Amino acid sequence: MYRYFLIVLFTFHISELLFICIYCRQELSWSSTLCSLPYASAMLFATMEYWLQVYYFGKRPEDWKYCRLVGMVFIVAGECIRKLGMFTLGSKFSHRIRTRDHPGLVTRGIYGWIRHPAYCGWFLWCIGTQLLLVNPISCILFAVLSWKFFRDRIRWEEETLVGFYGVHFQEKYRNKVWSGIPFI
Ligand SMILES: C[S@@+](CC[C@H](N)C(=O)[O-])C[C@H]1O[C@@H](n2cnc3c(N)ncnc32)[C@H](O)[C@@H]1O
Repeated sequence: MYRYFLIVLFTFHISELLFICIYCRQELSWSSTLCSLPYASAMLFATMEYWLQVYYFGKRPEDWKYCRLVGMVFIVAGECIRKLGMFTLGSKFSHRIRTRDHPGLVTRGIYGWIRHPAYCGWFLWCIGTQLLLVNPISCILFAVLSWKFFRDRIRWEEETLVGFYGVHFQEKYRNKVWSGIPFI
């Protein structure tokens, strides 16, 4: 099972890097891999939880078929939603929150349904990886911590968008379109 987790992790990070290389080359940096220290620590914790359960509690991941299946559905759905958002923004996409020279607000395609598809997709993907590993503690921790992370990030990002687009962003977009993450 852990092998599938590694494949999922590798696919996600390589595809993020490739996207930046192709669409936003000027943005390319180490952060394009999305491998920050807190994130790497969370993945290390999840790995430890998985192997501790296998070695010390005799967990057999093959007994948790439905949990793994739901995990895979979350992972695939999350990747599709995130990448659809990224491709819709194209060269306007950035892993950073732009505070000046904003390239223009996009409200078409998936952005007409969800305000933050890239965050929504990543949120689903994070939870999916822990369901795939059948990791109860990490699943709860990932859900709570990533929810808090995206709540703060969305607040900050939308403050900057209000600064750029004012009433147009607030009334014509934010008030009408769902953020993509529950209770935000
Ligand atoms: C990591 S991307 C995330 C985009 C969006 N929050 C999402 O989840 O799909 C962050 C950059 O996208 C920009 N951005 C966010 N929403 C946008 C939109 N509707 N149109 C154009 N740029 C947007 C932000 O200004 C920021 O520089």
